[in-house]
Amino acid sequence: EITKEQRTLMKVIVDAYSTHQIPQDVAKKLLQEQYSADENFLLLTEMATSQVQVLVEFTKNIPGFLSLDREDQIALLKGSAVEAMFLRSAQVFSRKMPSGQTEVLEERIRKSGISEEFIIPMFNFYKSIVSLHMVQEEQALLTTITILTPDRPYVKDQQAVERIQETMLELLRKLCVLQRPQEPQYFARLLGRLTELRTLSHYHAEMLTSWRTNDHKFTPLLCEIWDVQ
Ligand SMILES: CC(C)c1onc(-c2c(Cl)cccc2Cl)c1COc1ccc(-c2ccc3c(C(=O)O)csc3c2)cc1
Repeated sequence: EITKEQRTLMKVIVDAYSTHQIPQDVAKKLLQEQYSADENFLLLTEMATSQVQVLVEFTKNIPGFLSLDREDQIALLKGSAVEAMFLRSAQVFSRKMPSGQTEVLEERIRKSGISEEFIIPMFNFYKSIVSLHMVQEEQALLTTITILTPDRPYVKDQQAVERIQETMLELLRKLCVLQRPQEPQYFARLLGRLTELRTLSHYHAEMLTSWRTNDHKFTPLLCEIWDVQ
């Protein structure tokens, strides 16, 4: 019951998702550098910067995205970057990396100057994503749906965004039914994660403020996407 064009759409999105990844030499740094709060912060900043570049390339491959109003494209990227990065970094925890990247990433996030009040919901979210055992198609579509959220700040033509998002939601719904016939609620559970992402996105704004209060510097790309400095 997945149509031919839906199959093509799925392939385009999954190919883009698996093509655009953080380069191995950047990811490997997680294992190499020392452990201090400052060193961890620097590494995570490098990861986030690389991840944003990867995210922009992935987004350009979402069918229909480049036909949106240019300013709306920017508004969608700025509004969804943190949420997309939560989803992407969650995969590292799902994959149980052979090289022990998972433990190292968790350690560095826990010791990078983020206050406990944000660490708790953050790792609860990671646990909830890992427990879903999403397949690649679901991860790619969930990230796409997050990026195509119409009600981000400053989006002018929300209708146009809604139309593309609806196509992706319908495809994900069908995939969930096919993938998990014995779990009719699975699609709803995936969408429930998007609600949790919004909350984390608000926490994240406060994380940024507290890092900046402690005079932590971000890269130009992160300053631009997060409207800081
Ligand atoms: C500026 C910085 C301090 C920051 O501010 N908020 C957050 C931040 C945090 Cl701390 C949590 C969640 C979201 C954000 Cl933006 C961050 C760090 O953001 C990260 C973004 C992305 C990765 C990330 C993704 C994929 C992969 C892969 C892979 O795919 O093979 C291998 S290693 C790796 C690493 C880590 C950290």
